[in-house]
Amino acid sequence: MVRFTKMEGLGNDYIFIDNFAERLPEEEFPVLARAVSDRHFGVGADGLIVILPPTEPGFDLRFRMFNADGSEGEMCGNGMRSFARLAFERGLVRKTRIRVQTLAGPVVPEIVLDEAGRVQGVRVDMGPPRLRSTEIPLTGPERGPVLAETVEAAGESFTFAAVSMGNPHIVIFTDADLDRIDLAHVGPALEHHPLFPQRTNVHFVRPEGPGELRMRTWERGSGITLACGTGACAALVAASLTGRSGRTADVHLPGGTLRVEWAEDGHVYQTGPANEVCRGEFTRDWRREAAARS
Ligand SMILES: N[C@@H](CCC[C@H](N)C(=O)O)C(=O)O
Repeated sequence: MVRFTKMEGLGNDYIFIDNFAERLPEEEFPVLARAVSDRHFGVGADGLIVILPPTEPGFDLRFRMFNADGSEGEMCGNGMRSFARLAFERGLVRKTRIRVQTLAGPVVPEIVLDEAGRVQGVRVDMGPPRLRSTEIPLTGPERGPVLAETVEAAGESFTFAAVSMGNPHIVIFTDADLDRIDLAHVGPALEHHPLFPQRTNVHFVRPEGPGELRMRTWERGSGITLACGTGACAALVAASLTGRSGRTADVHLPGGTLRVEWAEDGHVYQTGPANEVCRGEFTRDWRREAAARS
């Protein structure tokens, strides 16, 4: 039996485990992620996020996230807003600005309170984008920022920009109607293309004015989601570097809108909602079932 809280940010939903209380062995997280994320046999979510004590000095908490297929992501922008809200409201931290240890480096969410002290949203300092091709990573020699490279997948040719927010993203700009893109077909072909040795998140982005971007996402390890926070940051950086946007934009995703700013300090900041959906106990015998399958 594992106690959990389900949270969502712009419809990007995750099962959260407070591992200060649950004390699960960390090697079990991938199996648990697959079990709880299943939308028919589990709770149903885009993945699992675990709140842990830090292993390095200078941090308040540690963040680990797993996609629905059990693979680990270095960071999750929507999940980080929910992480901060949950940690604050459960008293795991007593301050509104939290320094979080992630596989993508330090990330600093700040809870925005209204005059009555209620949580209004969360603003996250995501750190600087990484643009060197081998940092994304892309296969092949280092070739600096990749802003318009072409890849063949699913019988089509796509021109993309590549940005890492600690996790890999490709951004494909288009003027087409985003609803007409067959994401379920082209998404997995791009995610698993040999050009991306650690796979990639895939975003189709339509600029709709200097401060407006619209996007749809295929997430590495989770498929089509209603929003991707790190992806929205990558989209703004790619749009700004290619003259399609200024350094601030409202990014419209199927699950809602995220405010993204690439500030003068070189860091990307995203501001948006985070909400609790439900709490419960996961009672399936997921360990035995996983052992029986292997
Ligand atoms: N939904 C996320 C990103 C989650 C991780 C991603 N699928 C990966 O494997 O890199 C977000 O809001 O950033």
